[in-house]
Amino acid sequence: MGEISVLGAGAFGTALAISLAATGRDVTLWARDAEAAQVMQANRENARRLPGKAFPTSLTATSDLTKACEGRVLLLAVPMQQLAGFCDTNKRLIQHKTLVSCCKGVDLTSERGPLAVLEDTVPDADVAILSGPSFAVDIADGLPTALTLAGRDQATVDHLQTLLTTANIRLYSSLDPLGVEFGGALKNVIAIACGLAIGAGLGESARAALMTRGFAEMQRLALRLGAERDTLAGLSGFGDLVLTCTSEKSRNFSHGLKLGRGAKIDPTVTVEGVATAKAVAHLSRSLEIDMPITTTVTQILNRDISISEAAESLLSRPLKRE
Ligand SMILES: NC(=O)c1ccc[n+]([C@@H]2O[C@H](COP(=O)([O-])OP(=O)(O)OC[C@H]3O[C@@H](n4cnc5c(N)ncnc54)[C@H](O)[C@@H]3O)[C@@H](O)[C@H]2O)c1
Ligand SMILES: O=P(O)(O)OC[C@H](O)CO
Repeated sequence: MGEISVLGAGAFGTALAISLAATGRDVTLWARDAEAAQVMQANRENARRLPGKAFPTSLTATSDLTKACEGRVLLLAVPMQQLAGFCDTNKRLIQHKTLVSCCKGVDLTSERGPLAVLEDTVPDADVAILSGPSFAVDIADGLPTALTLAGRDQATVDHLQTLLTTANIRLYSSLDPLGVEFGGALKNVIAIACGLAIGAGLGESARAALMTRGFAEMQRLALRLGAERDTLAGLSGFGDLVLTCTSEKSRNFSHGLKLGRGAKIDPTVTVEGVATAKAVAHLSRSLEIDMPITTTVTQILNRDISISEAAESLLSRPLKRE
């Protein structure tokens, strides 16, 4: 087994493993389902999550978590709401390792981001976060992007920045993991709002207004929690907001779009913004931070109000300075 393992063989974990292994590094991709791992290893693709994207020769798929955790650097690519449970259950195997969260969301139970979840559940690990504009399918196709690698410790961040850079992923480093994780989490909620607006026929101008005012509320919360303003304006905040709010490749945007059109929702698709909207709406209430778009998205998701009622309520708020 090589130095790098990716735990979680969904779309993103698989795409990262492909990009990393394409550089010639030995990379292990762990899937919890033994049969799925065997089929992936034999067929050299993840037909369920990333069909047609061939595995480089140095990529090994396995369901043996003990073996996968022999690597020193473990990238965690499970859905956000599974992260705490996964780390807690497998603490013995992942402690003392370098853990890099690839999740974008806020944990419903603790109302905290992935880095804090890792620090709480595996206090003996070195932790970092990878986030920014990146559709799994683009990464697996070798298309270029730039992401942010953030941690608290300069040496860890420097090491990971070099180790995880690939031919198509340019990594920028940051010592503001809180800003990075909250940018990545909050943009998903705004993407649902944009999908709702486009799906309900409210138009492109409404989307631009939601993105801009959404960005304002992302900043309000993140800065209050201690993030730096520049981080929110960077790849993991503004950069990912733009990508996610403007592409039907985004599951968050598409979720809103479907709801806006009254179309059927596939409950098996990972849509991080749904749980994150709930967690953030609650968090913003307790911190008394004004987040009208996030609150409205939660009300629509809970079916408390319709999209037209939501638009009316957002438009009729007291007038204020930008
Ligand atoms: N797909 C993307 O383009 C993309 C890009 C950047 C970041 N992300 C982030 O990566 C994270 C994962 O997303 P994804 O797209 O890979 O989702 P996905 O739905 O494609 O895959 C999730 C994977 O996690 C596995 N899983 C679920 N619960 C688990 C558990 N308890 N233990 C072990 N494995 C478990 C599932 O079997 C599945 O293989 C999310 O937080 C997402 O926001 C995704
Ligand atoms: O498909 P989404 O909406 O989870 O978005 C994927 C990535 O976060 C985009 O950077």
